[in-house]
Amino acid sequence: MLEVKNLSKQFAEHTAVDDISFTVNAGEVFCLLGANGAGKTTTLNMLLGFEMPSGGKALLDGVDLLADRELRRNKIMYVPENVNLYDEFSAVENIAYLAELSNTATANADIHAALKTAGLAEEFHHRLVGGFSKGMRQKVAIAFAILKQARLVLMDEPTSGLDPVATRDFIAVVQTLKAQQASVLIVTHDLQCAHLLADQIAIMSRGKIIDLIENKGVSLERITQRYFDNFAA
Ligand SMILES: Nc1ncnc2c1ncn2[C@@H]1O[C@H](COP(=O)(O)OP(=O)(O)OP(=O)(O)O)[C@@H](O)[C@H]1O
Repeated sequence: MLEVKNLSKQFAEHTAVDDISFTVNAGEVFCLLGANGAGKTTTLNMLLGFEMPSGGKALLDGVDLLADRELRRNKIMYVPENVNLYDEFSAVENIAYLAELSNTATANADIHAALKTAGLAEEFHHRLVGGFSKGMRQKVAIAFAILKQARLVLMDEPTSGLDPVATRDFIAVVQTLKAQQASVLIVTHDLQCAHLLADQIAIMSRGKIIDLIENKGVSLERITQRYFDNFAA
């Protein structure tokens, strides 16, 4: 479970993130939406340890995430908008290397199983990832999250530029992460994806969470309307 409590980030005079609090339970997906510059990436960056918060805290399963580098390295998986892999390595080799870096014990059979669970067809397991599409790279990253049993998976714009089939595959694989009891935090502009995946949808503006939608039986039309209502002139 991820608990974010009164998290803030100040850049000189500018407040990028302004006292936000939310909880992502184990096995839940939390989508963070908002206009450009709202503070979404800064929030992710603080959880990843890339930016020091000006205030507040974040706990992963009760442990202070911001103070614990090992915890971040071992228990968080970050899936950026464009997943960086070693192009001259195969999918299996990339995961073996990532596993080595984070002290995750792995057998080859486990890597294949994780790639399969993440939806990467077996014929691609030994191909060099240099020729992989965005969706395929994402599957490699998610396979690693599955393998290392990440407790928190952070994703930035995972569906931008994905075709409808790749989007469908992505949605299916996030269900696997949920089943594994990870907390999944997705920064996105994709309302449809948020509607399909999220347990909670937060709308951010000027550093604050200005609306929080419990996504149970709410229609996409209603969510879309609520999003626009928050930005009405
Ligand atoms: N390193 C930095 N130094 C100064 N200001 C910054 C820095 N990083 C972000 N900001 C500012 O903080 C605010 C929030 O930026 P952030 O990138 O978190 O927004 P965002 O919601 O992710 O936007 P987008 O949807 O465009 O990615 C913006 O006004 C941005 O200019």
